[in-house]
Amino acid sequence: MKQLQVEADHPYLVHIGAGAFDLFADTYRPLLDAADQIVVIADEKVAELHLQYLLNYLTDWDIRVLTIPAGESAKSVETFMACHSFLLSESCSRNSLLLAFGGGATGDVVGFVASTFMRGVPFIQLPTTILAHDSAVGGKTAINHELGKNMIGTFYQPKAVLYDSGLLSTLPPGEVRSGMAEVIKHAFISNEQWLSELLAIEDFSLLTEDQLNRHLEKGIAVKAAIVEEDEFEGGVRKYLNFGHTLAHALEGHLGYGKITHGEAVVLGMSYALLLSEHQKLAAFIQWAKVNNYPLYLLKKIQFEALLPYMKKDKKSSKGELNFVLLEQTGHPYVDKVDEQRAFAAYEKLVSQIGEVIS
Ligand SMILES: O=C(O)C(=O)C[C@@H](O)[C@H](O)[C@H](O)COP(=O)(O)O
Repeated sequence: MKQLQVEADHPYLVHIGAGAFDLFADTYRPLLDAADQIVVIADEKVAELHLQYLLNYLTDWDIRVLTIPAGESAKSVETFMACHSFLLSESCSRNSLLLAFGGGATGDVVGFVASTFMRGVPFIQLPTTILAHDSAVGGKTAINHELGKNMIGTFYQPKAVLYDSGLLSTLPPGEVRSGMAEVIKHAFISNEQWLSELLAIEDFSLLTEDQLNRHLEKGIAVKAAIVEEDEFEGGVRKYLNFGHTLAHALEGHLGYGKITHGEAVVLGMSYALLLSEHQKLAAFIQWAKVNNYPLYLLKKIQFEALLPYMKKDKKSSKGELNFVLLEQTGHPYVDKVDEQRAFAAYEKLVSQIGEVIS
């Protein structure tokens, strides 16, 4: 098993590998013993498949379990309040411990609940998707607002991340596709050679467990280094938002959960690559096509429908459009793009995509 330290608000470890849950009874026993209540909040699909597996590692403690909707629809005020109601009804206190068991959306909403319940209780991230190699690390928590994605949230670091990669084998292809988007994002902002390796993948199902784990470890290392430098996103942390200005607009416009986050990020990265005049754009569109990302959506959605969401992006102020662009692979920067240029680039991308997928 691999482990990586994240030096944020408090230092914590990300443990990656099959058997990560063994650490409950070992390294994390004091944390669990100190809790007056331990509550697992699990995505309902993950609970169906893996809850018993998790509980088998927790037999030394009395565990409460709450299931919440699977996917992006969990990032709502309703689910947030349902979690608080459950914690109150179970007489939880500031000494209680939450375990967030699921993908990125579960980690985001449970993290937000942990940061607000009685003004903050400890929590551990137990990610179950590839996408969550990104979202479970770094302490961004959030729920969505109809006017924008992740608009209500906090920076709140977990006590640990136990990433049992054995659970990834049950992921459906759409979830793998979504997760690999954040992996390739980490490569774009950090490393040309790694990027070329990823761009050569034509079928994610052919990745061995070892290969996948290696990509996840690299992604987590890139993320951890950036978070350590800029936990609260005053500067370099914005680079982790590569592809996200357009992605969040697509998710908001289509309705949360109608497109997976990773699929939206792939479309967003293709747009950012065009704005960057990056030489890998054509190769990236081809990669997205063979790996079945929904490029066709850009042909169906007008720029004007996305514009209001992009203007509200968290990197922007005064309604300006801000994007993470690449001078070259591994050299991101944030830049303001005027509306005319943004529109022209969108039209150009749609036409370029049209030629590839027609
Ligand atoms: O950790 C970060 O910082 C990121 O931007 C990582 C993103 O991949 C992730 O989707 C994040 O939740 C987006 O945050 P937001 O602040 O743009 O809503």
